[in-house]
Amino acid sequence: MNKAIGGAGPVRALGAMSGTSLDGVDAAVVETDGERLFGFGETAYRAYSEDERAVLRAALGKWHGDEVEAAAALVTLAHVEALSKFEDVELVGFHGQTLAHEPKGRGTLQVGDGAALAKALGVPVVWDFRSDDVAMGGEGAPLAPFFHFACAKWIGATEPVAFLNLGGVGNLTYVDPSFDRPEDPGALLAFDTGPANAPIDDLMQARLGQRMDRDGAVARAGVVETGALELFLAEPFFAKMPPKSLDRNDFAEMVGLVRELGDSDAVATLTAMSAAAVAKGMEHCPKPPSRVLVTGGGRHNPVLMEMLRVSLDCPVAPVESVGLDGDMLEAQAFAYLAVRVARGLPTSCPGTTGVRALVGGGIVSRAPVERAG
Ligand SMILES: Nc1ncnc2c1ncn2[C@@H]1O[C@H](COP(=O)(O)OP(=O)(O)OP(=O)(O)O)[C@@H](O)[C@H]1O
Ligand SMILES: CC(=O)N[C@H]1[C@@H]2OC[C@@H](O2)[C@@H](O)[C@@H]1O[C@H](C)C(=O)O
Repeated sequence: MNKAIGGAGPVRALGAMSGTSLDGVDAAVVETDGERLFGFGETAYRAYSEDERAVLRAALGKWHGDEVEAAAALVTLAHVEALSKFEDVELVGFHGQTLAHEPKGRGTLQVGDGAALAKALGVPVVWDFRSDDVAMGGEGAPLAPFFHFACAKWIGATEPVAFLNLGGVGNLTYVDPSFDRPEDPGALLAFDTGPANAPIDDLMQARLGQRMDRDGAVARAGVVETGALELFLAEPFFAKMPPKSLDRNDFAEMVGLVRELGDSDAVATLTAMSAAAVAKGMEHCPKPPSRVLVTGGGRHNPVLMEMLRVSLDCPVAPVESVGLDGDMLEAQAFAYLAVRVARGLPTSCPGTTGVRALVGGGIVSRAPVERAG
């Protein structure tokens, strides 16, 4: 029997994430039995070219049609390229690229063909992690929280700790490590906080032709427009109790709030909005965590990090402060979740996605067996 799928003990799982920032594919190896972490392995990054990013952008918000097909084919191919260099992999967790996310409407769509990937790599692939959760009434996101729970145990946390991912969208996981299992009621509270880097990236691209506000240089030169910030915080999303999740472009219209501002004031204000959204979200935590550990690309933005430190009443540090890799945490999460799916363990619960019951979502595609002769 395939050890990763049927057996016990740790396996070498490879996870891959293509996030809402549309920057590229992150890939990382995790050794895990689906409960405990035993170690972290090699990592890789395969960037999307400008042309590829344009194909993905054209498909955002769409559910079917030529643009979606083109994006799906590109995502599958990019993952074959990114993952085929890894050796001795027993199982792959393939998130794919989210194109549309409407959990209380049409569902959630992550493109990329896991069956084709399994065939190309010769390794079983777990994919389509979010659909079952949505079908069971959940938000389908965030899914990293079960992995964050394992990370809290790995770093030896004894007090509640929060993981904050600042990707295109932000998401927060409050972990109480005194519980034994992530699905224990009270062990986890998780939700999307609001937009994080996506509006900053979009404005930088539209106005200055740059991919991002590297190192917060543009925001640092600007002044925050508090009126726009207040209008932003009046959005009903922030008062809504968790569970809650977002699509990448759900807050696209907020760029309108800064339309009249000069470039640096606009970027400073969008950066302040991302930080303020996190501060609002923290109000949902049962108590202030002992620290907030920041992962995702936003932790490289010192202006955003400074704004968080000012607005949160607990220490804020990148996950590197506890020996984790903030550029790879999501890829590692899907390696970990793949092993959970393969072993029949849940990947979401009422505290993380609001799903009615425990769900271990995902499709397992096995690699076809080569027959001699
Ligand atoms: N040096 C930097 N300075 C400022 N911002 C940065 C820096 N490095 C990365 N970023 C920001 O982080 C983003 C990438 O973050 P990340 O890779 O975590 O996103 P993602 O995984 O695609 O998104 P999500 O978690 O929403 O799926 C970039 O698009 C940029 O906005
Ligand atoms: C629908 C979807 O792809 N959501 C992503 C996105 O990116 C960040 C945030 O929004 C989070 O909810 C989720 O990704 C992470 C990996 C998660 O599921 O935990």
